[in-house]
Amino acid sequence: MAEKIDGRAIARELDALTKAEIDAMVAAGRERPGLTVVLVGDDPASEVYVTHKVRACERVGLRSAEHRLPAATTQDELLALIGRLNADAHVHGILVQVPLPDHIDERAVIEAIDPAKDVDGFHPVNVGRLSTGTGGLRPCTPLGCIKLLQSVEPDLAGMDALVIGRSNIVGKPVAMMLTALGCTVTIAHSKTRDLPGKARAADIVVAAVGIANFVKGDWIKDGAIVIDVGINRTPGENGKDRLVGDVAFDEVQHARAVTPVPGGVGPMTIAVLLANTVQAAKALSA
Ligand SMILES: Nc1nc2c(c(=O)[nH]1)N[C@@H](CN(C=O)c1ccc(C(=O)N[C@@H](CCC(=O)O)C(=O)O)cc1)CN2
Repeated sequence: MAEKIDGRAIARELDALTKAEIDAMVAAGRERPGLTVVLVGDDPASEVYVTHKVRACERVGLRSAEHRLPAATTQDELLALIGRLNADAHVHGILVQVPLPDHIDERAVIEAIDPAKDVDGFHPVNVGRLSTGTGGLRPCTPLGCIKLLQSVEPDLAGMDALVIGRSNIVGKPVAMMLTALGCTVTIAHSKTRDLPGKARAADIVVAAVGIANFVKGDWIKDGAIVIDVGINRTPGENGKDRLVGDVAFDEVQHARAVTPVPGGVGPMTIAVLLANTVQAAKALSA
């Protein structure tokens, strides 16, 4: 049986460290770090994630503020809000939940956020810092994946890693992080030639392709570590949606370790966001 990597437990451990840092900052007379979350529109999943983020702030002692804007919000109105948040010294982290409605240019919005407050790590300045290994804020889901991998194997140097998915928010950054840790990394996607063969050669497989049960059991070599970033909603037996990952979980029990969905990467995304907000607050007040 593969080890089931418990993302909820590892997220709780990170939250405890984050809370201790916040408590120490406040005890030293510093301002309590604050995160502002912006949601545009009424995507049901995004609403749930934003609610979870605000509750998580409360749990660790971060200040939080929410801006829930109607779907008809214009790009100029959103950019004006970001300008105000950038200028507000009491706001240490700014997060704009994606996806945004189609009439808003996501890139323009991300680029408008002060890189020092970009706790999502999506701004090109932070992407550049990640690629050169020179500080900055790291994107939450990719860093969460790395922390889960290191909970199984602290030293990843020399391992062959396959990242399936080439998105700016998961695939590319996780590949850069693995490279920085000494892995030999292949970035693949759903149309990569001989994907099963490439996966079978990998010590680490990170699946972030967004297709339910895409990675099959015979793609995974004995003893590999498998990180499943997929969150796919499929109709369940009781009429309710069921969450399914990108990996056929039951088929990969010959792996050394695998993340479940739910309860794997998802909770780490929020825990890293909280840690990033503390990092941003410290850097802004340094
Ligand atoms: N601005 C951002 N937008 C989005 C991000 C992001 O990192 N920044 N990531 C995703 C959504 N996301 C956070 O925003 C997110 C997704 C999933 C989870 C999570 O805890 N999932 C649970 C299951 C929850 C459920 O029942 O739906 C799990 O996997 O156990 C947290 C955060 C896109 N947008």
